[in-house]
Amino acid sequence: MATHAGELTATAEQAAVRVTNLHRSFTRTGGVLHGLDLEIAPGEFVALIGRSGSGKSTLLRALAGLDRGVAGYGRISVPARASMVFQDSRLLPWRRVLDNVVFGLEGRDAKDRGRTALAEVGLAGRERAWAHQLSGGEAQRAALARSLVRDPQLLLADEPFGALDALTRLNMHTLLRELCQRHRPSVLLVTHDVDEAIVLADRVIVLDDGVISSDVPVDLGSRRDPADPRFAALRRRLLNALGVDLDADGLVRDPDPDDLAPDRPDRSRGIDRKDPAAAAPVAAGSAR
Ligand SMILES: Nc1ncnc2c1ncn2[C@@H]1O[C@H](COP(=O)(O)OP(=O)(O)OP(=O)(O)O)[C@@H](O)[C@H]1O
Repeated sequence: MATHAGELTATAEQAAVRVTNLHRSFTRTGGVLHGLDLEIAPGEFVALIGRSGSGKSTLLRALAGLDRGVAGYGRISVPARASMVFQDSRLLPWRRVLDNVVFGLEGRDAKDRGRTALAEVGLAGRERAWAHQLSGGEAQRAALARSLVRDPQLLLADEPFGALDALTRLNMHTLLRELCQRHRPSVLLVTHDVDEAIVLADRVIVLDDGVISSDVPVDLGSRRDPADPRFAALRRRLLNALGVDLDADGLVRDPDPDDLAPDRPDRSRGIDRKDPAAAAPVAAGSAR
């Protein structure tokens, strides 16, 4: 197990990820993470939701070791091989797709491994395309290939599908599910989309006020159908945990004007307010 600088000592025998009493603050007056505890088992897929500004990206960056210089303390243990995927692909546009995927990778077989990873994400034949020639969905596939080729024990994903259209997003759910079934990394996925969290994850955690306020297992088997009443019940429970008020039909109630007063936080900010019933059924991989 690798540890982030000066922070940790413990090895995680059962947990792939172990976070204990994590504090992070960008200002002297207020913190973002206030003693957060979290464990993720090997091969477990955890989705992280929370209102905008609650600290989801701050937590992911801390796990990735990308927050050097940010004030705070706590203990973090993560596997040695961890990869991160962002909302934008972060491909180098002046490099070819394959060169992006294997960038920084050592070994004589690096390009072969890169080609295999590209085939896995459905981009066989696009190896020599320039990165800037890819569509948004293709670029995210290439970003996934760039992570996979490093055989990560932990995949950190910060709204990786947030900029994609609805259909591409559904295709990416299927792809990510298949890749996780095959490679079985532990996953921590940040998303604003509660349905996406339920479709993909073994467990959904809610970040509120700097700590994990809810920790909800997704006990729906391998087929996750948004029209299933159990799916709807879980959606309602998670939206409630986010402070979103639903009416009897499962639609988001108009917020009470008092809740939007300047001195009161809008607790439903950043949440997908779509009609949940409109989402298409998607088989999910939690039977993993
Ligand atoms: N580099 C930074 N400097 C100062 N403040 C920061 C910095 N990064 C984040 N913050 C603040 O920390 C808080 C948490 O930010 P973070 O990006 O982790 O939230 P988030 O839950 O990921 O939000 P969103 O869902 O909108 O992406 C916010 O109030 C944000 O303004």
